[in-house]
Amino acid sequence: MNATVEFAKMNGLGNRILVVDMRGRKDAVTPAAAIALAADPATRFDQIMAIHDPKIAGTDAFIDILNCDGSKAQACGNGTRCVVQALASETGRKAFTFQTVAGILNAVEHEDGTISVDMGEPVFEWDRIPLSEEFHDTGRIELQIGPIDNPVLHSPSVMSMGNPHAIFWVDRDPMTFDLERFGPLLENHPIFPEKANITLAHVTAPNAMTTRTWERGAGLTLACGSAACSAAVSGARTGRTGRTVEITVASSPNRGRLTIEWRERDNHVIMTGPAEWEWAGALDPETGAFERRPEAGAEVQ
Ligand SMILES: N[C@@H](CCC[C@H](N)C(=O)O)C(=O)O
Repeated sequence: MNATVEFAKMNGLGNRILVVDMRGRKDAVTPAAAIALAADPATRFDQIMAIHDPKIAGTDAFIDILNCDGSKAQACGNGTRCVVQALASETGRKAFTFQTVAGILNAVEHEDGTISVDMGEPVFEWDRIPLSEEFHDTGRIELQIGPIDNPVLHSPSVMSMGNPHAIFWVDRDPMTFDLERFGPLLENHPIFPEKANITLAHVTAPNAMTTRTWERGAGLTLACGSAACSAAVSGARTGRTGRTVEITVASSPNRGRLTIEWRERDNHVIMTGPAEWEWAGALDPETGAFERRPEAGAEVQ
């Protein structure tokens, strides 16, 4: 391998993330490299968070986000917490400002190791989500799946959290729905010209809900942070919950939790939760060829 870069295999509530250090380089992780890395069981991931040199003053890095099918994503909440943990352990700093294609994100690591990311402002206008036809009220749009007179899922709230989301409100544990079957149909529905992340949300208390997500470009993942933000905002917007919500991510190991606050004073959405480092290595950003670095203290054969 030549021209390799360092990377860390991490996760946010089980959402599989590769944090790739592209600082000091002009190239990017290619879609072909992403697809090759996703195909290998060792490096299988949902999103790559590629850290690049900052493009604008006042930011620490530009973050390029790739899904496991090689497509680009504008936002990744769980991945952003992983980037913060990686950079905090490298630098000893606690607060960071990132640029993404969707805008500027501020993030901070707390004393207890949890990380808060300011995910910015939600977008509700139909043409900015985007949808392919006009809906005056995107808190509830006409869209259903299943028998016409007895749909399994219907009337989602739709919005953008930098990336497009549809939240289907359900009346029981989201794990009891066949999301593997309905997810791809809804992700690729013509109403979503840029596709969409599809989430089932079950409100369990005025300040709590359980979610499960079919991700655009990644399929069923164990957790999705921007979906949790979208579910919390949509819950408050439609009068189902308050503005601060505990999200239990049904599909994540031990049903992990995120706290989401849709802040009244500036309309920003603040996501707080954990990130976990797994192992590190080096990879070729053009081909995806990689080597795992031996763990510190492990015997090198
Ligand atoms: N897992 C992410 C969301 C990833 C992006 C998504 N698949 C898209 O294409 O929009 C998260 O934690 O937010």
